[in-house]
Amino acid sequence: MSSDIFKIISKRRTVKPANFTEQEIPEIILREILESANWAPNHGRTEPWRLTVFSGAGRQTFHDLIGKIYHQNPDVYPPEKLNKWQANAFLAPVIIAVGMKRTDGCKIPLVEELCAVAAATQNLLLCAEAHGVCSYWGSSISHLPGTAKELGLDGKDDCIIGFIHLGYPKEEVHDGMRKSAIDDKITWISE
Ligand SMILES: Cc1cc2nc3c(=O)[nH]c(=O)nc-3n(C[C@H](O)[C@H](O)[C@H](O)COP(=O)(O)O)c2cc1C
Repeated sequence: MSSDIFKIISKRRTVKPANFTEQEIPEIILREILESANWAPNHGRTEPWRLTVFSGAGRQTFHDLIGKIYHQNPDVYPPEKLNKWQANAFLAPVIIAVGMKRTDGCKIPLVEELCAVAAATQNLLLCAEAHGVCSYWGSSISHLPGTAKELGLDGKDDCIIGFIHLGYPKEEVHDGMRKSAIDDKITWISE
């Protein structure tokens, strides 16, 4: 018998913004999704996740940021990517830029800070799923120079790990697939 949390984990699928309806996400639900990020595990109580939430008319700011960073970094991605990423800004009712803020003088290894932010991101995705809200984790300009700083993350190691697009699906969401079963990725040491 599957637990409720396993059902949510296994049912969550990437749904692209082109497959979102225009339905808004009620604030009470969005607030809970955001709050879920704050309960991620983290080493040394650094709580390194930082979220910038774009919604409504604020999505124009996200659209423009994509354009600005894209043009500051010419020749990295083809123009079709720019068009697609900017279209996504208005196809999703909410976009969350997820960042990592390093605490000054932090002794926690960088990789662990990134792991904590990834855990916070998965919390967002799963909490959204529990409310019937679909998600798309897009990288787009995340790793281009200048993006993190534009979003207020100006420390040496600060970064954006991705943009979470949230929305309600137009159609029933397809089942997921994995290339191999978990048994192929486990080494058991029992004696
Ligand atoms: C760090 C990270 C970055 C991702 N970036 C992209 C992306 O830029 N474009 C994209 O189509 N999917 C992106 N994805 C989503 C994956 O394509 C998706 O999770 C994968 O296909 C598995 O499908 P599922 O999420 O439905 O299980 C990203 C996922 C992660 C974890």
